[in-house]
Formats: sequence, C-alpha cells, structure tokens
Amino acid sequence: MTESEMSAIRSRYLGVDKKKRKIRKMNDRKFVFDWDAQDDTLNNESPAAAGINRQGAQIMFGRGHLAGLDDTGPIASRRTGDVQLADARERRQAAKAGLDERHWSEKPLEEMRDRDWRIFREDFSISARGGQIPHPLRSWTESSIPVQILEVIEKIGYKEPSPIQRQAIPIGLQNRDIIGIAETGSGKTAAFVIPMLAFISRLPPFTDENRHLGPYALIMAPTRELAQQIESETRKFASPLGFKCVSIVGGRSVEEQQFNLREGAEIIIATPGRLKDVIERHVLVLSQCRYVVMDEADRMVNLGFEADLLFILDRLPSELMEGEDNGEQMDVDGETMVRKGRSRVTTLFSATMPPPVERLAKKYLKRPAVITIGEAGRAVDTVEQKVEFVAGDEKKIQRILEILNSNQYPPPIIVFVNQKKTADMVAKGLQRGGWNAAILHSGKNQEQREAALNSLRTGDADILVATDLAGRGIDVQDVSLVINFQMANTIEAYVHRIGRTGRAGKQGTAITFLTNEDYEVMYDLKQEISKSPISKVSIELAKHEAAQHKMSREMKRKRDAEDEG
Ligand SMILES: Nc1ncnc2c1ncn2[C@@H]1O[C@H](COP(=O)(O)OP(=O)(O)OP(=O)(O)O)[C@@H](O)[C@H]1O
Repeated sequence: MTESEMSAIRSRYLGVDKKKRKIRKMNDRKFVFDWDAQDDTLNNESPAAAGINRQGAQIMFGRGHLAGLDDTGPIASRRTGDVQLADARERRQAAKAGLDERHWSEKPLEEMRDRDWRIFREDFSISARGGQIPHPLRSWTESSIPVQILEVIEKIGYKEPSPIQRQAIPIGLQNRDIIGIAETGSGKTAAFVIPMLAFISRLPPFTDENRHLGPYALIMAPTRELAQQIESETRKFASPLGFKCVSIVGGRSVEEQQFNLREGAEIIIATPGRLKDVIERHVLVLSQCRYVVMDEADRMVNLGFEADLLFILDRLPSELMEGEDNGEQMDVDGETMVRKGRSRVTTLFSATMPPPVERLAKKYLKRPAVITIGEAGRAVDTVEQKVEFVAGDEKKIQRILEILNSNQYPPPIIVFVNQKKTADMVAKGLQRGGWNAAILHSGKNQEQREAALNSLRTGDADILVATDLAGRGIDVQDVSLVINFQMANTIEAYVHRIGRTGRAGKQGTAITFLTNEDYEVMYDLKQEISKSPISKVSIELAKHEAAQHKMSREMKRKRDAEDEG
C-alpha cells in the first residue's frame, strides 16, 4: 500500500475534519500520527480476528435479547472496522510486551483467565453476584448439561446459548436458587427449563405409585398467553425426554384440566389464580414438587397474584431433599457457611425488583445467585451522562484538572483515551497538575498493568488513564467518575466505558469531551443519553448537525470523499 493511501486511511481513522486535513497536507512532513510506524496495524495480521469475534458476539445476541443481523447497526459501520484496526493494533503491542491479548473466542477453555471471563461477561452484558458464581457458558458443549439434553438442544437448532442462558444454566445445574433480571424475548424459558430437566432426570420415573403426588416441577407465569408460550417452549425440550407438561390456566374448564392431569405430569405450567383454585379443589397436590420457577414475578405481583403465590409456595414440601443436608462448608463472600439442606430449588425471573418481589425472594429463595442481563442492569439507569465540547488536548487536560480540583468526584476516577500515545500525554499533564495518574495500555507489560491497577486500589494513584482494550475487564471498585478524554469509536465501546462507574447499586457520572471529529457517533450518543432517566442531552449535542440522524454508510462515504477532496 502506498504512503498516500496509508495517509488517507490514517486520516480517515483519525476522523480529522476537512480544514485540518488541508493544513496537514501542507505540512505533511511535520505531522506525527498518534501511533509509531512499527505499530502500524496495516501489515499482515488480519484485524478481523481481533475485533470481529467480540462484534460477532453482539451480532448473535444483542443486549439481553435475540437480535437479528442488523446491517445498519454498528457491526456494519466502517467505524467498527476502525475499532478492529485499533484493537488489532493494541493486541500487537500487547503481544510485543509479552501479554496474551487474544480475545476469549480465540482461546481454549483451559486458557481462559479471570480477566477473559470479565471481558466475556461484558461482551454479553452479563453481570452476576451472590458468591461462588460459576463461569458462564461459552458454548453448549462446554457445559455440564447432560448429553441427552444436549442432543435435544441440537435437534431444536439452538446454535448458541443466549446471554441469560449462558449464566443461568451453569448456576441452575448446581441446583442453586436464582434471581434473573432479563428482558422478555431473551430466552429465559430454556435458561430455567434446561437445569430443571437435568434435576427431574435424576428423580424416580413417574409410575402409578407416585404420579398422584403431583408434579416434580412447577412454572408460574402472570398470564395465560405467557404460560402457553412457556408450555410450548418447554415441550420442545421435555417431550423428547419423555416428560409430560400440562398447563393450568384460566379460560379453560377445570374439568378439561382435570382430564389432562389424570395421568399426572412431571411439569406444570400455571397462572397463580387458576392453580390456587385447582389446589383448593384437591384436583392437584404439590407433595413432590421440588423445582419452582416464577417467571415475570413483577408482573404477577402487579396483577394482584401476590397472595396466590404465597398460598401456593406455602403448599410446597418443606422437608429437606434427600442427600441435600450434607453440611458442606463453603465460603460465600468471605463468610464460612454450611450448605444447609433445602426442600427445593427456586428460580425467580423479573424485569424489575419492586418491594413485594424482593419480599418474595427473601422469604422463599436461599442464597440466590443474582443475574442481570443487558438493559436491565445497564449503566443507563445508574450513570449520569454529561457531554462537553472541548477542542484541543491542552484545553481538555485543563478541564480535567478543573473537574478534579472541584473535589466533586472522589477517586478512583478513570480517564479513557483512544490511543496509547494520548494516554501517556494525558497522564503527564495530570501529573503536572499535581495528580497521580496510573496508565493502562497495551504497551505496558503484565507487571506494569498489575502495578497500575494496584496503585488505584491502594489509593497511591487517584486516576487511571486507559485505552479501550486495556480497560476491558478491569476490576476496580467504586469508580465515581469516568471521563472520555476522546469519545469512543462506537457507542458499544462508550457504554462499556461508562459502565465502569455506577455499579453495585451506586450512582456514577460520565463526562465525555466531544469535538466535531466525533460526527460519526454523535447521533448514537444523543440516543444513548436520551434513554437515561438521570441524564439530560446538552443543548449543544442536541442541536449539533451530526446528531440529527444516524449516519448511513453512504453518508459516511460521501463525507469522507468530500474530506478527501
Ligand atoms: N439459544 C437460543 N437460540 C436461538 N433461539 C432461542 C434461544 N433461546 C430461545 N430462543 C428463541 O427465542 C424466543 C424467545 O425465547 P423465550 O420465550 O424463552 O424468551 P423469554 O420471553 O425470555 O422467555 P419467557 O417467555 O419465559 O419470558 C423463542 O422463540 C425461543 O425459541
């Protein structure tokens, strides 16, 4: 590739505007790009391997819902191509520093480190807490799902687990209670049905001696439609395994449902009102029901089913399950606990956690793992997002010092930049201003990275200046403020960045310095901030010409051609 072609790509990558590029053309020899020649990503390594896998992860499943391929989304945009170039460049630098920066999708399971798992969860917008959370599923086969169930999954044609399935299934297979917060359409049914079927498969088969004792598993849902949707999804898995599902919902005669129950059913799907009715008429008992799922629990409570739910849950067996009371010692969040025996496995899915649902969870679930997927737990709700148009590196550094000296945001604070050279320059500027800044970018080796993160944890450093790739999967608590010294190249990268603050229920703040060069992501940024109930789109961004509509690839091409001219 010729130097002028290279220069054209670089200036496009840098997104410089027409006026600047004209000046640059005149003084070409003096201008130094933001990376060293030897870091050039345009040599033989394919950038695709670096970035497409992460982007690929987002193609399959958007944040918490099954997203189709979207050719206007960030995946297709050339900017993503730039991001891949940037990621690839950072990976090359990291490799030179002796760091293994392969994306998790390029690693065998046994080489996955904690940071890879943190990046994996970020890629699928998975967060989980509750102590001793098992790793999420990278694929169906890398799991302890029984073979006969894996064969059914393959027949159904589910190529990849959805985000909620990736995290809920490994936890469910441990027979551990779960609270799942995920949107409708995210694949919750399979997320609770697969562990449920693994559990039932270990129980004695239904015979005339035990079928009258009622179902082994019960799934409750707020409406008849949802219960029937869950029934049809559950049948896909249960029927090939020889298990019977029966739904008990309003709108059907009790006689008909009595008829359907005459041979018993391992799994019952029901709306609480009708189920309570059928129990009171002694048409059904729950004497051997050891697996309970409440789906869309917030809607069940909002529809007035709280009392019915309590009635039903109080009729479940209370004696301990065989072999469960093993007194096994375990460490949960540093506290030694003895695994108490349990009478059942209880899973609760909900899009929100209003007080009545919280009360249900506290009363009927034991040491639940709490899984949050995508939007439900995204920064959008807990991070106040601000934007300031600041042109020039010096002005930006001065502005950061003003923010820091206002003492409005206690350390640690993270400053994100787009290139490693910028990271070094910003850290020096902050140090000149009397602030101790640690640096994290792919030019740093593992020891330097650990030292940087450690200095932040011990308080030796107040600020971490990081690039996107190096900033992925970092585990720094209580970040009060994220500053985007340069706007991220894509809105996904922006959301990952601001997600470093506003965690564990605390509110955080993100301040982004914008310039006219950020025209490609301005519309997406305006949309993202508009979604936040605690943020306001600044007038300057709201009125900016580039924020009025999503820039199609055609428009980007035209604008670049103009710039080239
Ligand atoms: N891993 C997967 N791969 C492909 N399609 C899936 C996968 N999991 C679920 N689906 C499909 O996605 C759709 C939504 O699934 P599901 O009904 O479980 O979503 P949900 O609304 O989250 O669950 P629920 O109905 O329990 O609230 C269904 O058509 C289902 O067949």
